[in-house]
Amino acid sequence: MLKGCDRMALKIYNSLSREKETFLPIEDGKVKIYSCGPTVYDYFHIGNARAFLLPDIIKRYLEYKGYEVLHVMNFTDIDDKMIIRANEEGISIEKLADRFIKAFFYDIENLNIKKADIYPKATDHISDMINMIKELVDGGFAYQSDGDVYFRVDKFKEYGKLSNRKLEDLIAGARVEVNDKKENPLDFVLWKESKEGEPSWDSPWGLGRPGWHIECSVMSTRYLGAKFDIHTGGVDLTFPHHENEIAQSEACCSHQVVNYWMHNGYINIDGEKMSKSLGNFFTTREILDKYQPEVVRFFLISKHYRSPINFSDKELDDAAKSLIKLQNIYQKLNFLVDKDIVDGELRGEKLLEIIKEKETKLVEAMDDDFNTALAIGSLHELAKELNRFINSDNFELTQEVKVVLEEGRKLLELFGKDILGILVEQQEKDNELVEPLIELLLEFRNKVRSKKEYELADEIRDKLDELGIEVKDSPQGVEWSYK
Ligand SMILES: Nc1ncnc2c1ncn2[C@@H]1O[C@H](COP(=O)(O)OP(=O)(O)OP(=O)(O)O)[C@@H](O)[C@H]1O
Ligand SMILES: [Zn+2]
Repeated sequence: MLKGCDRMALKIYNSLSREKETFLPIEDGKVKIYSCGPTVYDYFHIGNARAFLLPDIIKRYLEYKGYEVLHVMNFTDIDDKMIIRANEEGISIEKLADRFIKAFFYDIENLNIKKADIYPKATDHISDMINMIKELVDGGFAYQSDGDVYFRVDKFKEYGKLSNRKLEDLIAGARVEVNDKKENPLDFVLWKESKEGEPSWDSPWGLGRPGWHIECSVMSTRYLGAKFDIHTGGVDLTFPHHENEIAQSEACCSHQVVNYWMHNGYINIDGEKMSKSLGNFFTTREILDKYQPEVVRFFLISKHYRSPINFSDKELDDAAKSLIKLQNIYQKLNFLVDKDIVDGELRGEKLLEIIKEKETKLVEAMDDDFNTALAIGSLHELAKELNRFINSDNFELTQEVKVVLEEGRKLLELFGKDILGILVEQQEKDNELVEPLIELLLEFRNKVRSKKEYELADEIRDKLDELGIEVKDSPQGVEWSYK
């Protein structure tokens, strides 16, 4: 395997320079990543899932390349959407956040997304935000206006560098807001005076709450330091969220804070961005009710992360069909490498060459700005070659052939299972299936009993008993356990 392969070969498209750059971490062997996380007022949709899957793939690949990764993803648990939803439901904002943070963890686990190392919540960092805003005011980068505080964009000379727009163009394009409180229509809020009945915190500017952008400047630098490697988020966040984050953080630190900005493209429906506000969304959990997690992951990474993806049932069905080909060969190899060998002549050299060639292609694909679409293409080529080999008339499982097949199996496992997370070992799947199947059988047995067919019901119980599953009938119902 190419473990520990050339680290200098990894290229990342940096939204800031609008170029693919060779990835160089700040600290040798370590990578620090910050991702904009969910606003926790609802279940996340499949578009959001794409933004949560991107850092998962990045981390898995960087770890394969031997890096130690520190990943932080925030929870936005205070903003207008949170306030409105909590009021609609008649519950506190904390309760709303708590519910959807739990749902978030449940859904990402089901999608086989590895957890970040730290999940800071905005409301736990209000005093840090107040301190940063104070610094900005002291440095002349921000000003108070009644109970609000605004960032003075004129003062930050590089404003617009991420979204590649000049200040004048941005001003010309901005909607003319009726807000006498601002010096410039592009100035954005750092601290908002709270309205009657809204959650609020005490500050030098009176009772209020932080703006959204300041959250990420504070939480990213708080956990990753004043300079870190990668920042991710959906492309919709480039402007204004990330542009403003750069302005705030760099005004405070006087140097570039983030080295590589990575933005994922949209999941669209009928050519339009899937979004909660448009109501054209499907939650990840409803999609997971219909499709296996591997299929959903496959669908989400079947195109390069910067390209848009259209969402439809057909696309997911196609993903399932394409994935099954990889899953089948992986399964077949798992089976073959466990099988007894026969004596025979050495015939695997050519195949071994092909496997090595595909391995190089897989690494090149992922080194090229995490091109999962290309990597999946190479996995399919590998699957085709392996199938052709196994299905040939003179296939014999000799010791040498087995060694070669094991190499193929390992490569599928490394890229398909460990890095892309789209293949599963059947045994894992079988285990997941056992419990629902037992429940199903017991439901069936209940029906049999209600028809007074006790003999058949007892037979089911005895057979399960033979398989090591104890079934107990009690007045409360049926209970079962492993013996
Ligand atoms: N359709 C989409 N495709 C890809 N990424 C998306 C899409 N919609 C949102 N994201 C990303 O999901 C992440 C979580 O964002 P957040 O929870 O704030 O969602 P949101 O912006 O409220 O969603 P919505 O746009 O549906 O209201 C962000 O990185 C955002 O850029
Ligand atoms: Zn953010």
